Amino acid sequence: MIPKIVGVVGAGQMGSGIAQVLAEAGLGVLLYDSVPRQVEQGLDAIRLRLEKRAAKGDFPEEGMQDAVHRVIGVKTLKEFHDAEFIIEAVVEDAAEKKKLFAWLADIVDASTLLASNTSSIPITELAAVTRHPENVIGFHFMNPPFLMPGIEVVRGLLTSDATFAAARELARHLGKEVVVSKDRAGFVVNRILMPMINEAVMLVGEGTASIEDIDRGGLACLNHPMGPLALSDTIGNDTTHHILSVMQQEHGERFRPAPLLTRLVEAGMFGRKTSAGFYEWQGNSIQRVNPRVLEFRDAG
Ligand SMILES: NC(=O)c1ccc[n+]([C@@H]2O[C@H](COP(=O)([O-])OP(=O)(O)OC[C@H]3O[C@@H](n4cnc5c(N)ncnc54)[C@H](O)[C@@H]3O)[C@@H](O)[C@H]2O)c1
Repeated sequence: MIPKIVGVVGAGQMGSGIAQVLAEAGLGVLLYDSVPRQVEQGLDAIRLRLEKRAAKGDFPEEGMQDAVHRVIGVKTLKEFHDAEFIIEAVVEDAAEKKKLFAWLADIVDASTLLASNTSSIPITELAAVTRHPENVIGFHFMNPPFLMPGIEVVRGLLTSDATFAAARELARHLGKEVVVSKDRAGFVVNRILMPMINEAVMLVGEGTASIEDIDRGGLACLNHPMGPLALSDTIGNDTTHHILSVMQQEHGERFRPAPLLTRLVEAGMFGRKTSAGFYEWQGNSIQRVNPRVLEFRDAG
């Protein structure tokens, strides 16, 4: 059964995008973030994107305001008690996510399904802190959720058939193509993607090519819509680093984050969301290569 009300925890780039996808599909959404300003910004971003989509004819004008109003910002997680399905999209940190799931497990009733948008953390590990691990599932949207057609659905070791079927049904209701993965760190998509990004960062560090040429290689030679360094800036270099570290723990040294990526994260250069990463950004637009990165070149 499709849930009527879905709770989304975390109103960053993924949480606000996920809330939009759910609202576009006619579902009621409760949006929470531990930083209230993030909820306000998330709601504003949803309204702006939906207005743009309606203006371009990609979403029916008459349904646009209703979709905007279907997303309600809430101030406490207690307001999630009526949600039948909850999707967490907080920072990619196992300790943070486990704290949240343990807390949610105390609020929601026994039938509520808990989904994680984690990019890499095993679902079984997150489910272990809840009262009903059979109700926990990986529901990994791609970035941005309202444009990307695919979603990974990940079964933890204890996920029930009913939870898996419900998540799959919801994904299809949202118009997503489902990729099913077993519960190994990084699942399918990031096992493929992250080594490429990490290797691109190594190329920068070694000085093999310029940042622009490395990204041109992705664009013009591999026909990707975005170069790997611009992509890491878009994902968030902090998130890229978290994902690689989780995969390194489970799969070994081949996923060790490039030292330059570590330096960028230490310097707070997370990419688009902090306006500086491999590039300097203004909103969604690249302005130029970040000159500070070139100073780190020998960091490999
Ligand atoms: N960025 C991507 O391309 C991408 C793609 C797919 C999945 N993901 C996954 O989605 C999740 C979120 O990533 P993002 O890019 O949106 O990050 P983000 O940094 O844009 O947003 C994270 C949000 O979570 C909030 N938050 C942190 N701890 C919280 C808590 N305990 N309770 C409530 N809110 C909390 C922060 O205030 C922030 O607003 C991560 O698990 C990430 O791996 C990211």
